[in-house]
Amino acid sequence: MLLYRGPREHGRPRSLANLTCRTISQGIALRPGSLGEASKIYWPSQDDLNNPVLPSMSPVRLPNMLLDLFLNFRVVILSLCLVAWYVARRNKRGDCPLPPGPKSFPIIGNLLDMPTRDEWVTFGKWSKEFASDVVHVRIFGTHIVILNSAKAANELLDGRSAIYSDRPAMPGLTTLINMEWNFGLIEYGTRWRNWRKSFHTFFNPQAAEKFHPIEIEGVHWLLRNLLATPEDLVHHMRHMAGKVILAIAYGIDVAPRGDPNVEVAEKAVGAIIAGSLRGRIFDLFPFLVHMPWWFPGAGFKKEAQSKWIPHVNTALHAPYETVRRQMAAGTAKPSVAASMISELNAKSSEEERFTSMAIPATMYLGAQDTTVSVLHSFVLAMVLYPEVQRKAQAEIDSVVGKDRLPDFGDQPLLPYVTALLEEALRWHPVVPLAIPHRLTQDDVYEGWFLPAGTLVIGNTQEILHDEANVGQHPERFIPERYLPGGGATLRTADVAFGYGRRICPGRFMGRATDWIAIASILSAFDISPARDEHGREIIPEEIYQSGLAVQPKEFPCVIKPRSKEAEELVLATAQDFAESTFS
Ligand code: HEM
Repeated sequence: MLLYRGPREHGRPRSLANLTCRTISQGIALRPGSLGEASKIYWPSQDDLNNPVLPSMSPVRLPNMLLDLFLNFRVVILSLCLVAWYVARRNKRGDCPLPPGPKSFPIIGNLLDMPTRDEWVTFGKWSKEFASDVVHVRIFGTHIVILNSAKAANELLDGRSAIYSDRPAMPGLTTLINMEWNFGLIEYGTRWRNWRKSFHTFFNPQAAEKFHPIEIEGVHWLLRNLLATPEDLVHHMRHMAGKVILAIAYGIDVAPRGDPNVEVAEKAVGAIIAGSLRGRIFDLFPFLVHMPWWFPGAGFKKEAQSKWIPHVNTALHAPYETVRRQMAAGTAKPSVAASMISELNAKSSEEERFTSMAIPATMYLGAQDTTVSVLHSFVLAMVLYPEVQRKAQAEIDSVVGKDRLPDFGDQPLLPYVTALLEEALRWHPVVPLAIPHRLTQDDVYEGWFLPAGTLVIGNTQEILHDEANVGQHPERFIPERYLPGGGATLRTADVAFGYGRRICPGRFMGRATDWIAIASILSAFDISPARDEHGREIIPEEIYQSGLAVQPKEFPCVIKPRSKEAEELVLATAQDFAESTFS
């Protein structure tokens, strides 16, 4: 507390705040220059105190008296507020305990219990062990609640989304890797609302239909590449996803191999993965962000500065600047970036300019890994479940025939193929443990207390592998579960794309691209297990690795055209779409 060191009024020192406010409230004007320069203490002279400038019976007297009263009683008022807050919180909480979970240690909480991989499996086990669909852990004072049932996720993340839509601060990603422009990570507030609205204008179900020609062109490009070098499956899928989203976001045509724009995106995704995995320590100990890189634990800062931030910055700026240059030269193709830039004018605010840069960048980093993850799981399922492949091909042959490739308009007539996509999204969900939502107010669920600030995570894998939701044998790839009477009561789309107000806004586009790719690949190619040197089939294991989205570990397989006609159909696609754009 700062003390008044001037003349003692009534023989006792006063706190500075008290004195200053009281002086003003009594109508005393302090003279300029009466500040104690060195100590920055307001230091009124005796003259100031003796010569009030305002008359003491001025019209401001009543409010001043109230202010005076307030200041004199502020300790009491503060205490009352604290009591009121405690009572309100107590009322909300009642006698509700925190949800069950493993026993925690002082300070570190459950740090040592946390699994280092496949967290969703451990969380699912805890749910059974504690006989509760919501499980609680605490790490260094941060409460984390995992929702292991569709009911809990639906009731809290969807039903009470007004208070369950914030994101935790992720300094490892946002500050260190410089990802504050990614609206998937930012806090729930005005900026998020504006960005989400902006995103929605391009990606709502109707608007997203405009992208189908670009998606079909990308998929046909994938088919031609699979014909040429099927062993590069993963590379081709990644390149296809990059090609589609770069065309949509920036109107950029990518080169078949080694395109610099795709490389920029790949490196930025690498940076995000590094930030979310290796940067976790900064989420646990945010103070490390402010420590020098040589401080124990802060070493990643140096790498982030020299390696990751440049990639992320290039991904944000380079394609955007390309579009601006093309617009100035009149050569820009229609794209999300071009459309947003054309709406800017001399009066546009900094925020509006930043938005036009952030939205396309967010979409092209959000789309790539997710689209590929689904396709990669689909190929793995086709190797492991040949009878599913045959059934889907029979459906395509009967509806589409053999003299053309499927397009998105065929979807209503191909329910088995659509069910197959649903199953690919379910079997190994792209994001098995949803991105954490942050609770902004105390809440109670089924008698469990959830304090404000809790990180709430939907265990998507557990929910999509619960027999009550998806029918028997959830570990098997059975598209029939999504056909009428097939046993699934929960639609994949309700869970696999996340929850509530934060649900994936790119889901219509992502789903369409994956559907077109699955139907087209099945129409033109057979996928089968590779064989070893003795001619025996190599049956791949279902091993997944973490990234932004989980991916199957690469496995060998054979992808070859179903017939000579199929091969010719694929080759002929090169002429179909010389210029695919949307407007
Ligand atoms: C099959 C493909 C996809 C899957 C499975 C998927 C899944 C998800 C999931 C699980 C979330 C987290 C939702 C939550 O917090 O509850 C999410 C968020 C997001 N996704 Fe996707 N996604 C896919 C494709 C896409 C595409 C193509 C784009 C862009 C065009 C995209 C852009 C985003 C964005 C911007 C967010 C953050 C939303 C926010 O925080 O408000 N996603 N996605």
